[in-house]
Amino acid sequence: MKFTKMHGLGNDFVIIAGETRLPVEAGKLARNICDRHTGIGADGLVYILPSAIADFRMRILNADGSEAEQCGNAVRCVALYYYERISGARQALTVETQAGVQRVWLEGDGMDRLVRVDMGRPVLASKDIPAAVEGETVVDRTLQVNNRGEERAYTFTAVSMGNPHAVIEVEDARGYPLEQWGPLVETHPYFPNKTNVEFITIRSRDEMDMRVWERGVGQTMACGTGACAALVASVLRGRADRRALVHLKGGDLLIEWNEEDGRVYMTGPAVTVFEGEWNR
Ligand SMILES: N[C@@H](CCC[C@H](N)C(=O)O)C(=O)O
Repeated sequence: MKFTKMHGLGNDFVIIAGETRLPVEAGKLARNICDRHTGIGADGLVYILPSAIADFRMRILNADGSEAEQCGNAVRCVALYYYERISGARQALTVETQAGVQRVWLEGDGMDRLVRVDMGRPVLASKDIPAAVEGETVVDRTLQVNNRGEERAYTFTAVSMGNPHAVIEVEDARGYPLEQWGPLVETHPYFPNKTNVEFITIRSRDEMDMRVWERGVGQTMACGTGACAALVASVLRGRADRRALVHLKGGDLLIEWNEEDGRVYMTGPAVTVFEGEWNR
């Protein structure tokens, strides 16, 4: 099976194209391929499949084999893959995901190539995120976690970008021990489908630091949907303007929550690393 290794700001994926559907044991394959010691090593396994309603369809499996509805960094990667390999591909593309159809634009070229994605409208209704908390939306709510006897109460805001996110403002996101606390928030009973967790520090109204604990993966170097959720949560909390640079471990994403159409736009890079063949 031929594959291509790609990444968006260090959030890395094995990309498979040419199949018509997900294999039956896609979860097991994802676990094997994503293993960093005995496999190729990646945060996720991504399939480029045919679509009846868009240029192509993307499906993504996390490193633990679970399927995610959406992935911002992977959308940029598959758009670049498609643009570079499919003859006649336009610079404006559409991608079908489990969370709907997304518009993508390839901007600039060579080393300056960036990919802009319409990530859609954020979902704020608690029942649709889903978050099992009382009230219509989930802004500045509290959850309690216990790490081997140490209690912590977090103020969080929940947003879905097709996939669920809990955004937590902390004093120093860059030095935050997210391995200790991320898994407890990810699996908190408030989130029936689990959640991605973003720890953010606001630097100014148009800049923030973010570290992410991803559902089904663990700490990653970047999360596109997470950066979108972080901006949306910060706007809802009155902490940021609608356009901000999000500094992640792997680099920066520019995120804009457009006031006119209510949609979130993400701009960032995508990189092809190598190609190979998986024989197992
Ligand atoms: N890294 C991604 C998100 C991937 C899916 C996530 N782990 C989930 O389970 O929702 C991104 O760039 O958005």
